[in-house]
Amino acid sequence: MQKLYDEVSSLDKRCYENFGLSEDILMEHAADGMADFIKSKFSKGSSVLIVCGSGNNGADGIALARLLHPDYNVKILHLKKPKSDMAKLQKKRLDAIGLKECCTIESCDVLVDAIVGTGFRGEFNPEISSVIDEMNNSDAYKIACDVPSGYKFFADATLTMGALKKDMYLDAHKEYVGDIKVIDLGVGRDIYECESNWNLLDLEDLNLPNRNKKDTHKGSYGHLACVVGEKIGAGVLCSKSALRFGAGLVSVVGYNTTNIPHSIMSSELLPKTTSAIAIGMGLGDSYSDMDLKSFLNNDYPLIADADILHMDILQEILKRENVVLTPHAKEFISVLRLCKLADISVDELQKNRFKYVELFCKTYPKVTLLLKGANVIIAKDDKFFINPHGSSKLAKGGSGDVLSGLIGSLLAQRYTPLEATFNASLAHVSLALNYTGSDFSLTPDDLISQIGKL
Ligand SMILES: NC(=O)C1=CN([C@@H]2O[C@H](COP(=O)(O)OP(=O)(O)OC[C@H]3O[C@@H](n4cnc5c(N)ncnc54)[C@H](OP(=O)(O)O)[C@@H]3O)[C@@H](O)[C@H]2O)[C@H](O)CC1
Ligand SMILES: [K+]
Repeated sequence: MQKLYDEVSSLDKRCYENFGLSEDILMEHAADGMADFIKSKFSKGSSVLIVCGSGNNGADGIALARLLHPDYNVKILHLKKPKSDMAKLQKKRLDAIGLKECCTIESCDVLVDAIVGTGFRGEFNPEISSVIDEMNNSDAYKIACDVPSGYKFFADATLTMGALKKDMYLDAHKEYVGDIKVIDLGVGRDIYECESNWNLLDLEDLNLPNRNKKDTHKGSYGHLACVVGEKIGAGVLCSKSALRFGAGLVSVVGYNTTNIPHSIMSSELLPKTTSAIAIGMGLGDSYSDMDLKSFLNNDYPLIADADILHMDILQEILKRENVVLTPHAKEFISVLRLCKLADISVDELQKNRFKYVELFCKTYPKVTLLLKGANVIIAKDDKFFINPHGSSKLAKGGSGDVLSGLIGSLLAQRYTPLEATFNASLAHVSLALNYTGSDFSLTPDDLISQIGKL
């Protein structure tokens, strides 16, 4: 797990005040880290074009040019005249050693975007936009210094300074950042970083269910009741996924329980041994509120997904102690509207995913939320996690039902709602990553069949 930050200037300030490091020292480490990265990937003599802006992001780029020259064939393009004190200082140092400047995007092996970093405001003017378009069209290996400029530069790798910035994990930014690597700034990351409520999940954080105890029986691993409705297929996928992920028993529950696999049980009412409930997937609108209340008249841990996220009964569900909600963007705006927290478009949500998740969690601190997306957000109270390991392979009907089954299974096996949710989410993305077929071909059944290989 790695920490994520809204901004790092306060962390830089700690370096100046607590560790006696100057801005200059930090910047030299930033540039050195980038130089090391390039040296590890490209042999001496490779051509490197560094495009610099006027602030400290540009200054990082200018310092990098000095460190790579003359072993590499370095050229620098100043899009704007150095303006910050550090940019002026770095330019003076570079001028002292003499280096070729160029004024167009020339062909090169490595192209570094040091136009603007965290200081980006507003929009680029057409002139800079067209330079960035040219950079994007280059065949070179593309490196973003700190962050891709204005999230318009398509980087193969983003070398970010000091610590991970939360903004890099906005869904819309996933296309631009490429592989992300943190560069240390003169002190180890553990020392540079301080507390943060936001964390990035690593695949290694996955804590799978285990069967280490010997004297057990099926009841020891819980019983998930999956309430099904009109579209039985969704409930079946959820149930199969839950059974495969370790729940001792899984039942589909409701009026429509014909044609279900032999391994899944069925009943009209909640079984007596139920230890967790999954509800919402394929539910349709065939149940009255009274019917639904009969499934909810208990305090079992519960995962609510899909159709139920549009229903007024959600208000009742949100009062429960152990509940997980797993909306995608469209469902989350419905949740926000039903809760009278916000009436917004999907576009507004996607631009401000972090803000609306925080708003929801502040109002419902007992509820665990998983907001689906290119980068999944998992949150409860004041703890926030991003799972960035998902891929477009998962963009297919039924993937979400498999995820609900994984969460339901862990709830039945008595994981806490937060642990159930982030472990299920990590298992879900791992299933997609482990799939060896073509990206477009992954089906929910493929996901389920691979659970046993985790
Ligand atoms: N711990 C760290 O992360 C460190 C980061 N470092 C680097 O410093 C930058 C941040 O530097 P800063 O000077 O604060 O800001 P930037 O260089 O990112 O941006 C400011 C300059 O960018 C110009 N700008 C802003 N918006 C636009 C725009 N829409 N179009 C064109 N130009 C824009 C702005 O120019 P103005 O003329 O508008 O004033 C500024 O000159 C960080 O990202 C890291 O790379 C340090 O190396 C140390 C530690
Ligand atoms: K940049």
